[in-house]
Amino acid sequence: MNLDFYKYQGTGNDFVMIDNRTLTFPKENIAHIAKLCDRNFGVGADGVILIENDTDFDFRMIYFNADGSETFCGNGGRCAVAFAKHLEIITSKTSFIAVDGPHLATIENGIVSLKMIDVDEIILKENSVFAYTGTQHHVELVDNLDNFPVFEKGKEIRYSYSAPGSNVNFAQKINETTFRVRTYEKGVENETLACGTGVTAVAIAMHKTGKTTSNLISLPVEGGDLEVTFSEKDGIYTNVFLKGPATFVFKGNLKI
Ligand SMILES: N[C@@H](CCC[C@H](N)C(=O)O)C(=O)O
Repeated sequence: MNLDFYKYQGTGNDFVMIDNRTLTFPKENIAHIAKLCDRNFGVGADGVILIENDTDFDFRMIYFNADGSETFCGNGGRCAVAFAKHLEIITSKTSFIAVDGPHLATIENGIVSLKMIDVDEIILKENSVFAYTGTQHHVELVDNLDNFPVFEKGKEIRYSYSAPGSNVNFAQKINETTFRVRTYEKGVENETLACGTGVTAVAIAMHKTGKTTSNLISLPVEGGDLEVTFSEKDGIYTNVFLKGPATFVFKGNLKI
């Protein structure tokens, strides 16, 4: 089949976006997903996002990692909002559904603010924190992020969790409200330039462990700047918002 696709990126986390409101994309065939994401033989991306119709929400977002595994993606969610606006499904506000549940979002001048799920699954470990922010995240503070072996250590930790494993975020405290983050993503099996659910996990982990008392955290990542805000009561994090740019890169057509 001939496939029309769009490429979007959110702070360097990049995605092939497909308007699948006609349900013609063969999503059960993960070879197509892997090929689209292949940076040598395909379009090249960290994941594939399908936009489909839904009876109760503006649209349904379906996210596949580059290896074809399905989960939620925060930066992907922000790009899905920008793409839905381009498709004229929404204007500046939306309520959409994804694999982890419903999401609200707004878009203004290319900046998307996305409401994440409430976060109540937070496990404090000796030198790390695990948090579920729509997908699995391990968070660890390090001193020198520039020279940290993110790929090697990330891969080791990713497989130390039972299936489906965990994404692994290494964070460095810059000041009371700013934490720099580098992430190894499962499903991509590499370091990516940004991870939205990952920086959300970092912000919450830093607050939970007393590394900050702020509920507005700036999170510089390799591909740009993200921001996370939240409310906290009795250890449960609500009104969690992930904010940052979501940008169209190019569109194309290819035979799959
Ligand atoms: N980059 C994403 C997370 C994508 C999913 C992740 N690789 C997983 O398998 O959990 C984000 O922006 O949240």
